[in-house]
Amino acid sequence: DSGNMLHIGGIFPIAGEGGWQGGQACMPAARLALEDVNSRKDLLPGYVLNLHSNDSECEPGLGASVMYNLLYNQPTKLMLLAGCSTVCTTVAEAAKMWNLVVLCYGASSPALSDRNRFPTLFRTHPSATVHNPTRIKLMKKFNWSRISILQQAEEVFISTVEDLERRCMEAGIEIVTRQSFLSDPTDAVRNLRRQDSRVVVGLFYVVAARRVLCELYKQNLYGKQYTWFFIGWYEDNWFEIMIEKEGIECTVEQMRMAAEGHITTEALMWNQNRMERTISGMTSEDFRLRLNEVLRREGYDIANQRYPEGYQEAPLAYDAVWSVALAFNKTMDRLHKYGKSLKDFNYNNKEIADDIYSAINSTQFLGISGFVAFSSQGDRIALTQIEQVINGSYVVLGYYDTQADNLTWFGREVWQGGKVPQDRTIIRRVL
Ligand SMILES: CC1(C)CO[C@@H](CC(=O)O)CN1
Repeated sequence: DSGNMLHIGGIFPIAGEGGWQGGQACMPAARLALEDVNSRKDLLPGYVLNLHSNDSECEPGLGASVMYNLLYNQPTKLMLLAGCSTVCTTVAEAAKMWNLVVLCYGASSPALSDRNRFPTLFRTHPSATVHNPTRIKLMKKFNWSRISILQQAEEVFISTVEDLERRCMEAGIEIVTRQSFLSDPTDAVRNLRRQDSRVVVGLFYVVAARRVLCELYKQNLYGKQYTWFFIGWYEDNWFEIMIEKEGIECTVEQMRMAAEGHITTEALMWNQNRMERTISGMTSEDFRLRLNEVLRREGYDIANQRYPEGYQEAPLAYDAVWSVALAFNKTMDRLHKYGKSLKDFNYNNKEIADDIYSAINSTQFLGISGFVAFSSQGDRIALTQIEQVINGSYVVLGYYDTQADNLTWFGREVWQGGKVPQDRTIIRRVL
C-alpha cells in the first residue's frame, strides 16, 4: 500500500434500532480529529493517519463481521476503534489474536475493566462504575448510611451494583434492600416501601426510568422524605416526555412532582472549562461549533436541537483518535531507534504490538473531553458532575474528582422539607 499511510479500523454504531446509535455523531467527530492530527507537522511527520470505518449498528455479530473484513483486507490496520459495549466486548476479546489494541469511545460496561478477558483494551468512555465513588461521597456528605437500590435487570446495571455494594461495604453504608425488575417496577417499588427505604439509588435506562417515576408517584415514594439518585445522561426533559407506546399512566404534572428534587450523577464528557485550550488548540466550545457545522452539512437540524445520537459522547471519539496519533508518534520514535517502523506491523509481531500498548497506556493529554488518562485496566479516568432537579430543571450542584477525592460543591441544593432528608424513620422516644 502507499508508503506513508498508517491505517486504523473504526467500527461505529450508526443504523439499527437496538442499543446506542452513537456513531452518528462519533464518526464525524473521529473524522474531524483525523483532519486535525494529519495537519499537525509535529505529529507522525512524513505519515498520514487513515481511518477505515464501517457500521456495526451496535450489533456484536455485525461488529465481528466488520472487524474480520477490516483485518482480512489490505491494508494492515494498526489498531481498532469501537463503540457500543456489546460490540466492544466482542471486538476486544478477539483483537488480541491479531495483537491489536482496541480503543472504545462509547462503551460504559463495567465488565470491560477486565485485563484477563481484554488484555489490549483502552476506553476514552468512562465505565458506569465511575458514578459509584461520587454516590458514596454524597451519602457521606449528607450522613446517609442506610440506602436501597432499585435496578433494571441489565448487565451494565448488575455489574455497576456489584461495584456499588463493595464500595458501600467499605464505607460502612448499609444496603437495606436491592430490588430489580425486568420492565415493570411495580413490585420492586412496593418492596422498597415495605423496607422503609428513604435514600434510593436507581439504575435503569430512560424508558424504564419513566415507568419508575410514575410508579413512585402512584405509591407516594417521593417528596421531602425521600432522596432519589438517578443516572444523569438521560435527555434533560426526559421526565416530561410522553411517548404513546410507553403507556405511562401519569400526567406530565404528576411526573414533575415525582421528579422534583432528585439527584443525578454522570461522567463529564465535555471539558468544563469552556475557554481552556486543549491539545488540538481548540476549546470545547470551538469543537462544538465545528461539529455542529459538520452535522448541519449532513442534514441534522441543529438549530432546532435535532442532534444525532452520540452527540454527548462525540468528544470521546475525537479524543480517541488523538490518543492513537499521540501513541503512534511515541511508538514511531522508539521503533526508529531499532531501524523499524509501524509499517512493519503485520498482526504477528508482538514486540511492535507491545510498543503500541505501552505507548497508549502512558498517553495523557488535555482533550475536548477533559484530561485523558487511562487506569491499569485501560479505563478512562474521568470527573463526574452532580445535578439536582430544582423547580423542574437540572441545576449543577458540583463536580467530583475521584482520583484526588476532591468534591467541588456550590451549595445550591434545595430540600423540599427545608432540611436534608433522613435515611430512616426516626422514632422519637417521648419521655
Ligand atoms: C452514557 C452512555 C449513553 C452509556 O452507554 C454507552 C453505550 C454503551 O455502553 O454501549 C454510551 N454512553
